[in-house]
Amino acid sequence: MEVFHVLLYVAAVATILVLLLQRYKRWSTKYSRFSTLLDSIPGPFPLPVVGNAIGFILRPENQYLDEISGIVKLHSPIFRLWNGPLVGTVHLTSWKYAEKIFNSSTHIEKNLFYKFLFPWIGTGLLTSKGEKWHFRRKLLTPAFHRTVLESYQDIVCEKSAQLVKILRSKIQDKQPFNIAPMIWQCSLDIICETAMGTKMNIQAKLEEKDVAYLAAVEEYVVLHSMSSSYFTTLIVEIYFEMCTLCFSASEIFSKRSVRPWLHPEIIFDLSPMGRRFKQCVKMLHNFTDKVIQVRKSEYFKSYHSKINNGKNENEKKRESFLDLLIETAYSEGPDQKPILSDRDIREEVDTFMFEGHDTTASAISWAVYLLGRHPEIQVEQVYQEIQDVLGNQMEITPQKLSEMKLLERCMKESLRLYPSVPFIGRKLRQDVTLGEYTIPSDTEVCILIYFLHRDPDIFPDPENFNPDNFLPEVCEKRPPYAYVPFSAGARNCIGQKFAQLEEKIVLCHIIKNFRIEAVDDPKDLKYLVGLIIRSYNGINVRLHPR
Ligand code: HEM
Repeated sequence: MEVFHVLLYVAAVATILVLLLQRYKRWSTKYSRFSTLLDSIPGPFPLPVVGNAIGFILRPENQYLDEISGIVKLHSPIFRLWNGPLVGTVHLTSWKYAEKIFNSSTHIEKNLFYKFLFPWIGTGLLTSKGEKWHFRRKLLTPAFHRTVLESYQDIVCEKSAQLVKILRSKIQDKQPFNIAPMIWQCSLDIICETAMGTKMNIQAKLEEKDVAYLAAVEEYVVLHSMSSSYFTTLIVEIYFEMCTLCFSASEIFSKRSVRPWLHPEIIFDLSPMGRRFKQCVKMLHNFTDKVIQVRKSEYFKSYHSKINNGKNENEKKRESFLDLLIETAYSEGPDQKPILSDRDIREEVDTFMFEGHDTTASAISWAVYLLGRHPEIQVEQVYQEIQDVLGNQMEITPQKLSEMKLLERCMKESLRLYPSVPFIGRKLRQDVTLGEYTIPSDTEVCILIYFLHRDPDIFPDPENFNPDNFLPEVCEKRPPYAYVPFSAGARNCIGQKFAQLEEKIVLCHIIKNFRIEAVDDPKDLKYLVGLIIRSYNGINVRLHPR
């Protein structure tokens, strides 16, 4: 009997070994093809173990862009980097190559690096793939319909006016100051009130601490039977946590991306960076859960009153994005299994909170910087255009916004020079031929939008801020994928129209009220590039009231 057990044990171990060996052989054959093809693409020489990550690891974060620029100068329009021994990434800086990826319905899966965001935004629209992504994209597209966006316009105007008020209080001593945090707060207020239907009034809370605001919080608290101290603390905490988290998420994303040993979840989770990330994510999820519960109970109340009284007593003029999600979830009735679970809703709310405020705030702050460096355009032309359209009033309508053509060209040109999302990634699901190279399936591809927008064949004098690059007759002659700040193809930005509306209204408020002078010379700027591109120095301006 004992001999039988020993034989059984030996047979089991031998089977496992054979299976592992076969698997290894298959893997090694596949890997050997993968690495041979990748190594045929130009790129810097990789070191053992760390590959090309070493150039980034040895630099501070505010020099990552310099490191990439150096490689781009040598190897553009296509180059290969090894991030550790196994992760090969191919980088594209030409629209001709990017076009093949954007045009494809196969290569729409995001690459390895987006997985780092899973603990926070789960597999929401930005990070999901396959059926789930298709279903969500179809579901969420109506939430960005023109009429929905127009209904958000009042909120954006209100928050922009609040920003102007805060900026006025900053200019008493005529000293330059960093305007970026104020723009970020404004943008966060806007996304909270539009996407979540939740008034955060972060700008007011942090800057004014005014009585009206506290009264509004009280009202909200009574209305939703929340504990007052809970809600007040929450607002202050959430702002700092949101900013720290969005900032750290971007920072952690770039730091983790270039440190191959932090890629495995198990190691990252044990690292101090991973532990901090987890803490912030927990905090954010608590907040989002709470808001969802409040909006859900309002939805049920209004649903039942509609059934009982034949009309909706709580009918509101405006619906938030979150309301639309909840409505969709319970479209079969509140007693049926929801189409979207609370977790599904939360991952979308988290996705839109992040994508919807960080990106737009970055776009607005770079536009402020560039206009502040170009008084000849800002003062003589853009301001004049705003005056011509608005006169002495601040009443903004979609028609009036559409008349501000030069402001729109300046916004586009700013996004050309500083695309909020400087790099995007895809995982190839099939081999792709780009020029003379075959890029094997499973390669992580990065499209470097920042460099694609600086192609001198497309934009002569690419570093120069020139809004005429977006005159209709110039745009007509340009290849379609040569300018892609909102990405392109199936996975383009769903919030593009929202972002443009917000950016135009906020800029219009700032320019109408102040002449902007940006104090930092472009050659002194340092950049933080991760999920978003930011100025490491801040956006330092002097504002002169009009
Ligand atoms: C100037 C502002 C913005 C810029 C430059 C921008 C840019 C982009 C880019 C480049 C992508 C593709 C990302 C990738 O493939 O990794 C993207 C996707 C996305 N953006 Fe934006 N975005 C902006 C504003 C917004 C806003 C305001 C929202 C929401 C309210 C939003 C929501 C999203 C979502 C959900 C996706 C994923 C779409 C999908 O994969 O189907 N974005 N954005």
